[in-house]
Amino acid sequence: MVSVRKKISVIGSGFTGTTTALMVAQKELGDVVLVDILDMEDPTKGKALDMAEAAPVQGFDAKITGTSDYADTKDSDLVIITAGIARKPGMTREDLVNTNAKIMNAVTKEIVKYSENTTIIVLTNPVDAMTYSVYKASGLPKERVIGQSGVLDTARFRAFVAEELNISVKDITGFVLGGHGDDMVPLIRYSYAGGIPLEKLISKDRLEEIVERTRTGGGEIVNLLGNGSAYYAPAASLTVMVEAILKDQRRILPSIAYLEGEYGYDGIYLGVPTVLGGSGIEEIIELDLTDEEIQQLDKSAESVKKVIDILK
Ligand SMILES: NC(=O)c1ccc[n+]([C@@H]2O[C@H](COP(=O)([O-])OP(=O)(O)OC[C@H]3O[C@@H](n4cnc5c(N)ncnc54)[C@H](O)[C@@H]3O)[C@@H](O)[C@H]2O)c1
Ligand SMILES: O=C(O)C[C@H](O)C(=O)O
Repeated sequence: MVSVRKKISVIGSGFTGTTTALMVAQKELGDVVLVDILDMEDPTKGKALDMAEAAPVQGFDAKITGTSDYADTKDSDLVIITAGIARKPGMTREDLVNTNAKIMNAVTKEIVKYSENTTIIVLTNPVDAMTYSVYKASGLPKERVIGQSGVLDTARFRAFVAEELNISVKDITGFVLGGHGDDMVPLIRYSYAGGIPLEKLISKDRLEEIVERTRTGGGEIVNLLGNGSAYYAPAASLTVMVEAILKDQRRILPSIAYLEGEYGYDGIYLGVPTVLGGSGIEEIIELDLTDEEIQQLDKSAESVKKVIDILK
């Protein structure tokens, strides 16, 4: 019998890859194939088997396999790329560019060899530029190559605001535009607690501090962990994007999208509000921005462009 379940391949069986594999399986979004390099094949098989053995306890039905053979990813509905190196304290995300760009080229060629019409979500850093690399190497349409940063950056902002107000995280909505770097642009004007603008509930100075903590949120975790970067919140962020696409939910979520004129930028990947559904990025939502917000977004886009230029 042919399986009607969705097939999700996760490339890279490190911290973010394995956590994502478990989360998407727990939500029964599809069967999962976890892929890593040959040297990692046995540990990857071991991690997949361990997750499969959690399924009866938690009551989820999803087949999880570990492999180093891309033939096992054949006909994936969706592929998540987490392969590559992560930063350590003292490093920037941009320090990873040369090593990870080579990895993006290699893994993308293998992915599209076996799944020529798939959708790819990229996590590997520096993620705006790595998404651009994957887009160029894959030959897939732009709406099917998407980067993850905004869901995570917004989640951090929402977590900090919820803590500040002592209010449920469920009632906080936020908005982060721009590249996944320290000059990303959290948009206070579009952020609410239970529908009430945050500016009415938190002082300007305190909001500025929360924005700054959001911008450096990745680094805060890197410094605390000492030997790697965040993985629980990144995996949760990927999972919500996977769900929106595979269930054709048409959710408004921030994604790293290829821009052709939107927000005044052309030929770069950048974090913007999007509608995510069955075709991938189904729409890019353009917001009216103030002069100050445009200036901040320009600065962030300029940083992303510099990294993309290294790849060209
Ligand atoms: N965009 C974001 O919001 C975000 C969030 C968290 C992490 N990241 C990035 O994701 C990446 C992975 O982070 P991590 O914590 O999982 O790192 P990790 O070191 O735990 O795992 C990376 C895995 O990739 C594998 N790998 C390396 N080269 C490969 C190849 N050619 N093919 C297949 N697998 C390969 C490694 O063997 C390793 O298992 C890093 O670049 C990190 O900076 C991005
Ligand atoms: O900060 C990092 O290096 C990892 C990731 O981009 C994050 O924001 O947690």
